This record gives sequence, structure tokens and C-alpha cells, in this order.
Amino acid sequence: MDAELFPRSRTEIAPGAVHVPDWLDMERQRRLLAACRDWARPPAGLRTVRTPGGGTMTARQVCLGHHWYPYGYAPTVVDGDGAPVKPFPAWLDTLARRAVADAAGTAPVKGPGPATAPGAAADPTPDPRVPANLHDLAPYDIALINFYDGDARMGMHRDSDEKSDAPVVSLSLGDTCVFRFGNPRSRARPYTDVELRSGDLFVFGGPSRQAYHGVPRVYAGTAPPALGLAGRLNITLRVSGFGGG
Ligand SMILES: O=C(O)CCC(=O)C(=O)O
Ligand SMILES: [Fe+2]
Repeated sequence: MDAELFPRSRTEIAPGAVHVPDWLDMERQRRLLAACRDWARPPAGLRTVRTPGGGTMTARQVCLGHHWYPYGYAPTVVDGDGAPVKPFPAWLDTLARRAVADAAGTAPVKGPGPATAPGAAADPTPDPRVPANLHDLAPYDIALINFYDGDARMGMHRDSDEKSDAPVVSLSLGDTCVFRFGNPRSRARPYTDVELRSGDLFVFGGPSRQAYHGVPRVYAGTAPPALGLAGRLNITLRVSGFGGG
């Protein structure tokens, strides 16, 4: 869409942390946005997250599969309306596996393959582009969907409440942000600031699975007009490792 002076390309930001620009085309972005709008509805919809210190997170959030709250997971919205968390659909697991394969650079094809309609049953046949070892990964079963509007941002943190070291898959829709990706030891430098735009994929696993990361800035009004979203949505897909579903 943009005529870039320097085209954006797949980049390894840190060991095991890969940025794949423009992974979702506009049609897939629209479908994912429509799904997010459904998930955001009550019950168990978009909520403001309160932190134990008495503060609130500026990004509002909705979860699928397992409900995240600071700092753990529950089957119901224990810090909200108490409703059961919405189910994690099989098509998001398929999408996450394709994302991991594409980010690893083991799959020649860019993009998530045939569009999978939200709500559609997952295709049971293995995707030939997904390397065999990915089929051994436990299913992705958690989605955290963060909505950033106004001055929303997210402080440096680790995704450490899961019991699996499977890579975290992050998809961005809407406004461009600065995604700060650091190291597993501290919130401080070294870190790298990456611009995440609508449709971009970011995967972090391996030695970067426990790296600190955050969103210091969102550029309001930068979403592609064709998407029809004011603000930014981020969808992070994770493997719980909790066992027993
Ligand atoms: O919004 C983002 O890009 C990051 C979200 C995130 O780090 C999280 O939900 O744990
Ligand atoms: Fe995170």
C-alpha cells in the first residue's frame, strides 16, 4: 500500500523473535477485526484490567480460552462480570501454527494461507507448509486481545503466567505502534523499538520467550482507512501448557 523508500522485510529482532510485516492481507485483517468485535461484546467482553497496586491498565482487554488477570489464569472473568471465558476457536490455533512456521522461515509461502472464516471448523488435514515438528506443539489455547485507544500503552513486562515455552504469536490491527522488545533479564536496555503496523506479525519464542516487551506509543489516526478501525488491536496467541484443556 505505502510506497516505502526501504521496503519492510522479515527481521529477526532478537534470537527467536521475528517481525513479519504485512502478514495478514486486508481481507484477513477485516475478518479478524469482525471476530474481535464479537469477542468484545459482553458477557466476558472487553474490560478494564485493574492491577494489584490499585492502578488500571490503559489498554482494555478480552480473553479467549483462559481468562488472564494480574497475575494468573482463571476459567471465568474473576475480576469482571464473572462469566465463563469465551472459547478459543480452532481456527486461531491453525493461524498461530502458520504464524510460527512463517516466522521461523521454514515455510516458503508468506501469509496465513486460505482464509479461514471465523467460526468455521478447522481443516483437519495438516497444512503442508507447516513443518512436522509444529504438529507436535500443544495446541494454542489462549488469546489476549488488547484494545488501545486514546493514550493507551503497555509497560514493559514478560508473558510468564503460562506453563509452556511455545512461542507467543502477536498480530496487530489498526493504528501503528512502537513495540519495544527487550531481553529476558531486565526491563532496561538492550531493547529494540519496532514499528508494528496493521497486518504485521511478531513471534517470540526460544531464548526470547521470556523477554520483556511493551508498547510505549501508539500513533493515533494511522490505521489503514480500508480497515474501519479507530485505535489499535493486538491479538496475542499463547499455549497455556496447563494440561487437561
Ligand atoms: O499490544 C501488543 O503489541 C503487546 C501486547 C502484550 O504484550 C500482551 O498482551 O502481553
Ligand atoms: Fe506481553
